Amino acid sequence: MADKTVKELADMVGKTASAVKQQLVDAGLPARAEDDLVTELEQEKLVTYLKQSHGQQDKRRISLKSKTTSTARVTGSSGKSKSVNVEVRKKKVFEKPDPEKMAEELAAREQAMIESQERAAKDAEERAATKKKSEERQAATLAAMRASLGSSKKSDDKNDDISTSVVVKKGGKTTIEVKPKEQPKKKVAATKPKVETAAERKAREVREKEENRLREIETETRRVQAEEAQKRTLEQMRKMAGKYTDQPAAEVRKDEPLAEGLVGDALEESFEKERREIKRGASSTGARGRRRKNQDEREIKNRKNGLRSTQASQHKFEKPVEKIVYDVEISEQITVADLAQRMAVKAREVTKLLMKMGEMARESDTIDQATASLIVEEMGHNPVPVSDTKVEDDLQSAVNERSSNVQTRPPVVTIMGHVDHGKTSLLDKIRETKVANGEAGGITQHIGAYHVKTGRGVITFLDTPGHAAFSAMRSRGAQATDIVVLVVAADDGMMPQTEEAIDHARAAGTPLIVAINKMDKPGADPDRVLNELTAKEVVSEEWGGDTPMARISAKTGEGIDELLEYISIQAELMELEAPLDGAAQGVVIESRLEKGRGPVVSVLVKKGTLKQGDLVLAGEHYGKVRAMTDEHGQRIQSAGPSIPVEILGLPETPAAGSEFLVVTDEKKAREVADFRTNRERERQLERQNAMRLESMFDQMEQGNVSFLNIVLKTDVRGSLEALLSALNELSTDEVKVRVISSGVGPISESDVTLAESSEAVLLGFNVRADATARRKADAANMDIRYYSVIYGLIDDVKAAMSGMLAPEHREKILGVADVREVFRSSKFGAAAGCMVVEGTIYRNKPIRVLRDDQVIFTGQLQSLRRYKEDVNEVRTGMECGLAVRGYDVEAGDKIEVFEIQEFERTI
Ligand SMILES: Nc1nc2c(ncn2[C@@H]2O[C@H](COP(=O)(O)OP(=O)(O)OP(=O)(O)O)[C@@H](O)[C@H]2O)c(=O)[nH]1
Repeated sequence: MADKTVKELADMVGKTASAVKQQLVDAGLPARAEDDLVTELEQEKLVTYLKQSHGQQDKRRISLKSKTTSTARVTGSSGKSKSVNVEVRKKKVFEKPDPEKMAEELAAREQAMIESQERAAKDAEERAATKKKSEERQAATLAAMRASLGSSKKSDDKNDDISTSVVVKKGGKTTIEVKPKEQPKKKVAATKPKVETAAERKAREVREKEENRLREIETETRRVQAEEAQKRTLEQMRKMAGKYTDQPAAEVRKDEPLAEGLVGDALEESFEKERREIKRGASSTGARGRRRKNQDEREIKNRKNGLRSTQASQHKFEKPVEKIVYDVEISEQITVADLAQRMAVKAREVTKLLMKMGEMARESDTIDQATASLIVEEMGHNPVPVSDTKVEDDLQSAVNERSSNVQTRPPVVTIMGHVDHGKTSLLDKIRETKVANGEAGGITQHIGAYHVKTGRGVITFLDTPGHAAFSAMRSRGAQATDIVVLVVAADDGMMPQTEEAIDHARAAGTPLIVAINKMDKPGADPDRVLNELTAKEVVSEEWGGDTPMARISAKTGEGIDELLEYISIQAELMELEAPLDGAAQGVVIESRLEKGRGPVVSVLVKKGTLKQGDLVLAGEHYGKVRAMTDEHGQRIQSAGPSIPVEILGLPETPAAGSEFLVVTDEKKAREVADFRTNRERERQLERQNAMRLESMFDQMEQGNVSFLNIVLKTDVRGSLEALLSALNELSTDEVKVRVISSGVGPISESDVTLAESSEAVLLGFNVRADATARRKADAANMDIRYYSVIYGLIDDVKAAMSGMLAPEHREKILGVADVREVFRSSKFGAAAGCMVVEGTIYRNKPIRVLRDDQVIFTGQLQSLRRYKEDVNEVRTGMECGLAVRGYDVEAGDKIEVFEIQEFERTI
């Protein structure tokens, strides 16, 4: 309904204008002319009046009723279901607004509209005024700034442009080029101080005044903004405080210390903290929740006294609400108690968790790293697995730090190959000495190291034994070595230990050079060797592979230069380097106990320089180097990288293959040595337990296991280990070799005592019993066996084991007779007329009756006759009569005579 003139209204309702004018007056509206406008509101008033005057009383309440009917199926108490009609009635009452009220509302709305229009106009005016003011201020500031820049700039103003346009005429064409203008050169000469004129002073004063005024305006604006922020914050706090207390929040006065301070941030922050505390208290449950509630109440009470209460509460002790997460270090083995302590929990909690995981453990029990890590994670901490060897690692890194002056070092070469393929002879040829001749049984029996100066530089050779028993040592050799030279006899080809050597070299990632030896022999067939090696994926360079192969003869020296050249080239390619200075590190090649000298340890220096007097930690032992000799037995004072030496001074013989390093701190050395000793003891214990268990099970299963107990002493550690592994391999299901005690050095009285008490055989490899031990052994009537060749010892042990084997019982068929006829005899029952078809039938030997080649009876003969005469035996091709005790034979059966023979067994 838009605003309309009286005339328009009259036309609309179909009445005269004067009638409408009258109606307007009647409705209490001002009198109008025909062309006067009647507003919307006035039209509404007029309509209401007309309705009332026509008796149309407004129905102010309208009720709407809706009804829905549906059918539901219900089950009655008798169990029968029936249909029930469900009627849902809804009633809605709509109350029509009172027209007077509406008129009032309309008037109020009109008024509000007028007011808002007025306010908008006023605001626009204010804004315009502010804008004008700020423009004025800006203009003033600009003027002030210009004035401050002074007249000195004026002259330079023209030079501000850094480019100029130049009109250039080229070949009749006119172009415009833009050229950068040259910057005026800076004046170097000092300018004279200028005297200020009265006009200038005045201008400056005006400028300063204007600047001060601007500063004041700015400060005032900031202050107003800060006050507003303060008001907002306080208001927010009041609201929040009211939310958490029943009583209205205390009015925060402006003179309160905190309110007076840095209004914005400090208040916000303290408020935020308070809010957090309250929230936390509300979320806590149980006893802790109650405690927090009391605390919160106290805090709220305090808050009534102003904001200082929050500050006061900051000083009280608060139990940390968040759980502390620990980084728990876990070694390879850890006790439950220790683990619990590291997580600051009771051991009981850990055992409970373990139980849930299906593992029963007491506090003192040890669990492995993986299980412990699971427990730690489960308890919400971070497991940090650490190596048990940390103490060793720390020492190692300390040693590494001291290394310096890195230089090229000689290659360490290991000669490997099958027995008798010529390893020692090759080395011998290279060194031009005769080591092979002096060896017991012609076999290299322990790792030897030789440091050889060749025409192509220094090469260190490790001579490892070829016998299968030494495989453990050989693998060590491969790990300590840079290059492996594989010796293969041209007349023998690939052999088991050749293959094993290839595997070791591969496993250690060591490059391989093949020496095809014995080329001087008439049966030499190098192509066969190449073929066999290719089958093992060792392909010669000449066949397109990457393995250098030299055809040599250790006897004539043919091809040895070529081999050495290959070694040197390979070493160069490998760029072998080691620090020359600093603490020495290396590997124990061999160790033995020597009468008068004590433990003698051969070591190969890998890094640094080993000196006499150094404190050396090797395996589980440490001691000062008392004396040092080279491989020729010459005393030396120091040995650099890749040099093998023998050292004296260690208290015991460390295991071959163990690492050695020079340490400065004796305490640390002892710590590491103790750690290693304990570790070794634990491992031994584990091995023993496993053995005990194993033997127990074996005995339970078979009930007839024999043990061959051995007490073994050797000259060097390498031989001892090799023999131990060889002896272990000899064990069978029936006879087990059990080395009760073993060690390096002569056979002592205690060895004899031990052997006697454990009924063990006493074996010495390259060692003898001392006088007391011999006397004791004689008195006990004990045999001590001495060996210097490994085969001899192993063969003897095998023989002893064979002697312990229970003899084998085998059945031997002595004769077979066919039953041709059966007679009834009053004396024997069924008597059989037979023909002996195989061997001899004996009267007193056990027999079997076979029917259709199946054994149907086993027993004895009751009688054996030939022509009515009792005989003891009947041979092949003869007829006989026999009766089987307790069994009636039939024609067509076979009688088989057998005996059980005993056979000796060997291993
Ligand atoms: N004809 C000939 N005989 C050789 C050659 N090399 C080694 N022999 C002989 O082969 C035999 C074994 O040689 P060794 O050098 O002892 O063999 P090995 O491989 O060191 O043997 P172990 O020490 O037992 O591992 C000796 O009799 C040598 O004289 C060779 O090039 N030509």
